[in-house]
Order: sequence, then structure tokens, then C-alpha cells
Amino acid sequence: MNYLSTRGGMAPVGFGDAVLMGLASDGGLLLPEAIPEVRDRLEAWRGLDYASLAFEVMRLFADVPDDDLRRMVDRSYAVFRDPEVAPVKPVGPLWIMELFHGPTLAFKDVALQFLGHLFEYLLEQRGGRLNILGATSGDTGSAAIYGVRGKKDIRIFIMHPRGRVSPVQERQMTSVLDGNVFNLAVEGSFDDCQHILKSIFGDVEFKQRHALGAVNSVNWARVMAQIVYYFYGAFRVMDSTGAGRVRFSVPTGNFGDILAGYLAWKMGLPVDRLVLATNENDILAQFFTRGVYRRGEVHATLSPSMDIQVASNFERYLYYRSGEDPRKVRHLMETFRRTGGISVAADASGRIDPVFAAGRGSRELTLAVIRRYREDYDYLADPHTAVGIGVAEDFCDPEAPMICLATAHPAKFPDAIREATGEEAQHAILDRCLNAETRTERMPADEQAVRAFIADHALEAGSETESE
Ligand SMILES: Cc1ncc(COP(=O)(O)O)c(C=O)c1O
Ligand SMILES: N[C@@H](CCOP(=O)(O)O)C(=O)O
Repeated sequence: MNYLSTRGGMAPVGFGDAVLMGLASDGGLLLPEAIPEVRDRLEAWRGLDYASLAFEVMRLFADVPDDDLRRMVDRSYAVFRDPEVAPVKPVGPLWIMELFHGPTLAFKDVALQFLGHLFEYLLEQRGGRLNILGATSGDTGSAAIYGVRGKKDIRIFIMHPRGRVSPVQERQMTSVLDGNVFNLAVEGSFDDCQHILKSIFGDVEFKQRHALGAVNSVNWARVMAQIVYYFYGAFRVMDSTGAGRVRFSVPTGNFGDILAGYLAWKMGLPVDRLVLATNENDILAQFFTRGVYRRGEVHATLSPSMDIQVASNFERYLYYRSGEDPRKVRHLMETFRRTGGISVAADASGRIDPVFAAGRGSRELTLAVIRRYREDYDYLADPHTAVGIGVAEDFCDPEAPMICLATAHPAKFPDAIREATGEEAQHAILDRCLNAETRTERMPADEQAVRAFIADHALEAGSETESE
């Protein structure tokens, strides 16, 4: 499978190059040149365990010999604490698919455990080294760090918005003291961090000189690995209910997770509706309800990992929406850059996209859902998951069961849980990092400062990672 850019400004590249490239060299995002159609495989896939299903889905996209791919997949999911990897549970009127049983208690582990092994594999095959640059609003950072900590020939630089991730998330990242890990606490928002990231990746000479790689969902491998659990969740719920199609509700910020669901639907999974749920940073909910995508101020909310305005993966959606025409994507992205907004017309039935429904979960709704699901169903949802549940409740349909993605463990957000229920949410994994020593570099929200830090600390060609 070859990969092309949403902006059409580069020749197609193979899978390994696409993974190591991260952002396309023309500033666009990479996508497979064709989406495989899998309707005739659904029955055969239905009985597979998580790792076997992941292998079948990913081998359609990844040009890696089967034995090697299978080994990486097995290693990635063996570390999950639940043998099902993504268990799906009936809770009240809904189904909840728990994606937080990996090492850092968030859905990011599902893809980043795999990406860590994939990077290592590609470097073994090709030689060389990699300096990873990432931006996080809280969860990608620790999942990426845990995916590559101590790995030979890899260094990782993660920018997070200082004081705007939960204290637990911050300690998860900064308590990792391996010599190949650098946490940069940036004085700004996640959007500032992501802007710096894209701008640095857009400088192809700098990127090549420092062998920069991406762990954010700009990296196609992230999205690819996330497609798997849509199949897994749909199969489990269709098996249990006899339904022929399902809905998914996805708490959304950077649009990576729900994009994976959209691609699963394009592959032929019977997805009846994708419910996009945002917090008060509702630029995407506005788009899918009114057709208007307009940048605003970032608000701090109870679900900080979704405190995002400019959603990176939206560009991939625009590519499909524009009939896979890179000229149209370039025009839309340029209009957004110049004016801070774009708008599209609804279809004849008044919908922006018939596959998507959307809504916004306020602070009050988030707290009310956490409290109500605890009291009525003995289920403790984290605030991001609660936003997804709260919005999902408006879109339930008896013909198509609703699967809500539980994207993080509640113990990552103890303040919100305490406010909603009075409980102290805990997890042994987190207790360990709460009192540990930490290491962080403070940084202004300034691209030049980040570049200078990378230039000083990146692995140079032929050098080795020293791990503590
Ligand atoms: C816990 C949690 N839920 C939801 C999201 C939103 O996912 P996405 O950015 O892929 O839309 C994030 C951040 O990515 C997150 O960390
Ligand atoms: N919520 C994310 C933001 C980055 O998203 P990504 O999917 O592009 O890595 C986070 O937790 O960092």
C-alpha cells in the first residue's frame, strides 16, 4: 500500500517511509491511496481475539512481513491488563468499550504500544536513529513515552501545555527519568504546542537533519491501529444483541479517534452513526451541526485532553469530504489559515454529513453523567468518557446499539471525580508516579526555543541512546 498527502504535493511513499515521515513533506497528512473494502471478511473476523483482529486489519495497510507484524502486535497487546484488551460492557442504556487497560491508562496506549515496536523494527531494518517530537494535551505524551522509553536509537521530546494537563497526567510524563526522554512544559495551550510541532515538521531540512519522527495522530500508524477497536467493539455488541449495525460515541479533541471510526465505516463496518462529542471547546461539534468550523479561544475544562480548538486530523476528513481532491483541501486549509474559519453547506436533508451526529457536553453535564452513572449503574466514567456518554444519550436508537468509547481511567482525573461523586479515584499504577522524582524543561511557546532545545539534545547520526 502506498501513501499520499492530503495536499497532493509529494510523490506517494511506502508504509515504512510514511511512518517515519509522520507529517507529509508538503505539510499535509498522509493517507493510504485506497481504503480496503472488507465487507466479505466481516464474518471471518468476527470470532477473532483482539490481537488476531489487529493483525488482520493492519496487514491490509502495513507492508511488513506477516511474521514480523504478528510479533509486534502480540508484544503490543500482551502488556494490557485486561486479556480482552478493549472489553465491552453493557452499562444502563449503552455499551461501554474500555480502551484504558494499557500501561498509561488511556486509549492512546492501544496505538502507541504498537508504534513503539514499529519504530524500533523500522530502525533495525534500515539503520539510523530517530528523534521523536510530540505535542500532548495529557495522554498522548505519557503513552508515547512509555512506548519508547529506554529504546535504543530513539529520543523523545514531548511538549505539554504547562499547568493545563491534570496533575496526574503531568506526573505520569515527568516521572519517567530515562535518559532518552525529554518533557517540555510549554507556556501556552495544546494548540500552541501542536502549531509549533507542525511548523517544525514543515521544515523538511530541519526534520531530516535531526531525523524527526511523529507520535501524534499525524502519524498514519496511530490512526491505523485505532481502526481495529471499532471492528472489535462492533463485533462484540452485534454478537450480544443480534443487531446488524451499531453506533459509536467518541469523545473528541484532535479528531484522530473518530477518524479511525470513519475509516472503519468506509472499509465496510456497519456503523450506523458516529456521534462526535466535544466539551466546551466545540469547534468540531459546530461543524457537524452547522457546517461552520471557526477557531476560538481554548477553554480549560474538566476534560483537559480535549481542550483543543484546531483538530489536526480534520484535514484527513476534509480530504474525503472533498472527493479526494488535494486542490480542494489546499484551498480549504489556506482559507482556514488566513481567516480562522471555513464553512460548508448542508445536504438536502439539512445534514452536514449523514454518518456523523454531534453534540457538546458542558461542565454541568459532565459532572451529572459521572454522578448518575455511578449511582444508577455503579460505573465510574472519567470526564472525557462522560462527555461521550452525555452526548450519546441524545442519539440512542433501539435498532443500532450505542457503543461509548471509554478513553481514560477515572483515576487520571481525581479532581473531577471527587467533585462529581465525593470519591477518591485511585489506581496503583498512578500511585507509584505521584511521589516519584520528576524532570521537566520549561519553555516559552516559541518555535525557536523548541528547535534550539532539539538541536542541543537530539541524537546525532551514529550516536547511541544512553538510558538511566
Ligand atoms: C482521554 C481522552 N479522550 C478523548 C480524547 C480525544 O481524542 P482525539 O484527540 O483523537 O479526538 C483524548 C485526546 O486525544 C483523550 O486523551
Ligand atoms: N488529547 C491528545 C491530543 C493529541 O492528540 P493526538 O491523537 O494527535 O496524539 C493528548 O492526550 O495528547
